[in-house]
Amino acid sequence: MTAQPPHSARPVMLGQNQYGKAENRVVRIVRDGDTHHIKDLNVSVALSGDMDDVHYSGSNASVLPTDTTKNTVFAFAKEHGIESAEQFGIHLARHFVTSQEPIHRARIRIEEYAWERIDTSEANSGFIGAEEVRHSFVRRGQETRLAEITYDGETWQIISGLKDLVVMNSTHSEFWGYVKDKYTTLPEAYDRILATEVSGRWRFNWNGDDQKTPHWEKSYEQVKKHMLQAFAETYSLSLQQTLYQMGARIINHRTEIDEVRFSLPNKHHFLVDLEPFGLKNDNEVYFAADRPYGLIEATILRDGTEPLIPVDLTNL
Ligand SMILES: O=c1[nH]c(=O)c2[nH]c(=O)[nH]c2[nH]1
Repeated sequence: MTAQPPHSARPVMLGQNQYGKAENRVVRIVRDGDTHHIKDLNVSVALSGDMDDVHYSGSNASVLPTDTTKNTVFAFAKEHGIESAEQFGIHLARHFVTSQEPIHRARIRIEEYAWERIDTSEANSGFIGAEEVRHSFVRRGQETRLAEITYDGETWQIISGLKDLVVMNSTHSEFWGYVKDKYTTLPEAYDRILATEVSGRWRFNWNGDDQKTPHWEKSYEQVKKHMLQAFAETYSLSLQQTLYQMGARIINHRTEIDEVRFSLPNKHHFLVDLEPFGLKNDNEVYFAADRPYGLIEATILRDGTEPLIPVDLTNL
């Protein structure tokens, strides 16, 4: 039970607390003969439960060391393999909550860096009879994949996502008809560049039923595909409208997902005035400004569901 603070006269109470080892960089290689497969994760463990004593009195009797949580990540990579970030996080969260009585909740955050095989096939290498190499990889730079798994012994919450996915439409974007007050100088745009760096999260409606576990890898690829297709195919009257289409398309096509949240910086591209040089700029030369940027954020929900993804994605 909760020990009293040593000086209980003091009007001080411990609030929310959690602990664990952050940013365990684990690389798991599966060697299938000469063909190797790589999973490269950054795994952060946060545990909470009956941890009053360690804060109030310094008793470590309920504390599973953060060092042990680190070791568990690496041991599980060996013992269970890493089928997907989500599956790996589920194994870890279940382990901490079910094996340690004082631990009531585990939150596992994972970033995944994707690697792709360097193409050394005969066709690509240009060498007749070249022996194909199956153990060389180049890091895929498009995006970082994210997963957050939370388990309290009863309820699972699985949120997947991505960040740093930079996309651009070089036309089919307009912005006009907005409110104008005495500070408004923005010219209306009927053909502009629309570019953003997608940070997105999506929440699964999975309730822990093993029979209904989504195929995490396939789901991720499909969600990414739908968000990119919606970005490409929407004739945009604002980034807000594009964002909504991206989320709606995911909800409409992926029954395993109930909620999507996006944070989309509007990466402004301003036409450069070339008149001083006697040149006409016919929508060809832009200044890519890095700041300030418009920041457009919204949640898109399946009808009848509750929003549970935190509003501020930097906290996730
Ligand atoms: O797509 C946009 N949405 C805005 O709300 C906005 N505001 C602005 O200055 N430019 C843009 N573009």
